[in-house]
Amino acid sequence: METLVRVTDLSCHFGGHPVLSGVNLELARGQVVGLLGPNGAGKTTFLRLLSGLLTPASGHIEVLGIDLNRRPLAAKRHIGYLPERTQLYPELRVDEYLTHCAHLHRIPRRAIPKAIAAAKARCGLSAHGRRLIAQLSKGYRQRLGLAQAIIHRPAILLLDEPTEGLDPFQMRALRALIRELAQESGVIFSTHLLPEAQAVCDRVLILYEGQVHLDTDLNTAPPDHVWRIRLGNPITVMELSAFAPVIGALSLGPNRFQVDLVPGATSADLARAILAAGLDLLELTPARSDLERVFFDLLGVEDRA
Ligand SMILES: Nc1ncnc2c1ncn2[C@@H]1O[C@H](COP(=O)(O)OP(=O)(O)OP(=O)(O)O)[C@@H](O)[C@H]1O
Repeated sequence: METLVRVTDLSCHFGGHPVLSGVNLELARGQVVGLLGPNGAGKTTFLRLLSGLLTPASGHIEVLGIDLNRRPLAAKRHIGYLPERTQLYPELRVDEYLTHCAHLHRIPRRAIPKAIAAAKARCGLSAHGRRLIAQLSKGYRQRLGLAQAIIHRPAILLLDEPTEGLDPFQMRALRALIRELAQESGVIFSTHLLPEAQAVCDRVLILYEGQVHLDTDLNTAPPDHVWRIRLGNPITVMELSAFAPVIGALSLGPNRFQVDLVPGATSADLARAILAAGLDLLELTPARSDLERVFFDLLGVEDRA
């Protein structure tokens, strides 16, 4: 698969305070990568670095093999960016604004009407070209933000919380559009919504305090030999690892473990071994079946609200 973006050991700080450190990422054509993380994790900063709006303290970003730092104009030509708060001009009409954006992207004058029509069609704005931006609802403003991001048909789309504030119907439509756009490009988008990431992404990166805590491929079936358990009584990792069906165990918090089983062993074997040892088995679930669980495990939060 063609690599569209390659990020190597990226770090950034504001006033000496580290905001991102040692971030690596490869984005392939056809891929949707979700950036998840709590408020302040560094998602927007990462997208701003990728868009060339910010310069990293160290590390490299390559866009289609072009060094973003050394040749920003050539690299940015391939990037479409929807910021968290799109700067729209309320006094302009939709077509006027998109014409302005087309000029900024240096689309040849003769190709502009076709580019605008195509971007509007994709974003469900075909009937709204004459409307004043000031009169657009939030959902339609978001569509317009997306239209400006795709008007020059970029290979890479960076979307900062694109579904924030949309109603469920608009959210669903936008998610479908993101998947459609990814057929010919690569998409990185940030979200707070774990189910959204699960629904739309091929891959998810969880950022926490400026570092990647998980980089997982959602298209890979979860292994059936790794399980998560929660017990009603204390036990050490060593004691758990000595159970017959268990190869290894990892502590995830008080009385919570990730357990690797020997080949051929099943979750029923594990449950029997736990009960035979006189322990209470409160939970037994396949590992990585639930992104939300991983997310909260990483953040050290025990139970979902
Ligand atoms: N221009 C700036 N100057 C100083 N600090 C900044 C600046 N921009 C962001 N920060 C800080 O960097 C950290 C990461 O912010 P960022 O906006 O990237 O997080 P985020 O994951 O996008 O958060 P949210 O989900 O709330 O949008 C925060 O501590 C924030 O206060």
